[in-house]
Amino acid sequence: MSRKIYFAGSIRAGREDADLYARLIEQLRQYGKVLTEHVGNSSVEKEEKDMSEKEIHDRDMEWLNESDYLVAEVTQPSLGVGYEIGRAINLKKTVLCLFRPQTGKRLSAMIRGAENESTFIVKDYKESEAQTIFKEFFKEEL
Ligand SMILES: O=c1[nH]c(=O)n([C@H]2C[C@H](O)[C@@H](COP(=O)(O)O)O2)cc1CO
Repeated sequence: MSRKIYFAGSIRAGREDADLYARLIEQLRQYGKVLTEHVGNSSVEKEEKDMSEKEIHDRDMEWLNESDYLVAEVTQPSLGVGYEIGRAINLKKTVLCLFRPQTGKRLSAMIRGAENESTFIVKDYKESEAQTIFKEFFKEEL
């Protein structure tokens, strides 16, 4: 059975990390089908310009519903990503949040404080550690 992975990353809250999202999505492809590849696409906002806000929201909620995992890059704080994380918890998805402390940012307590060592994992990381983190995360989730 192929896993379905919903990748979440900032769009309107700032695209500074968009290239990193694309590289993480590329790595995640080894572990399953990534339903939200557009999050790493530099022209996402242009491509979705003909969609209404409701169409974007409803499409993403459908993808979240059918996914097994939510992987969120949470360094760039985003309302949309925070919302997706909350909805994923409600839907009983397994969640992995990735945060880069080297940026000097501080992760919200509402994310870090939700860690439970099984279905909600928060990892401080550097990009060079992502592959190892994914390997461990998906091994434990076999
Ligand atoms: O155009 C969009 N397409 C889209 O899929 N999203 C979803 C996926 C991202 O993980 C998340 C980003 O939210 P925000 O735009 O608030 O940073 O919301 C968000 C937007 C714009 O808010």
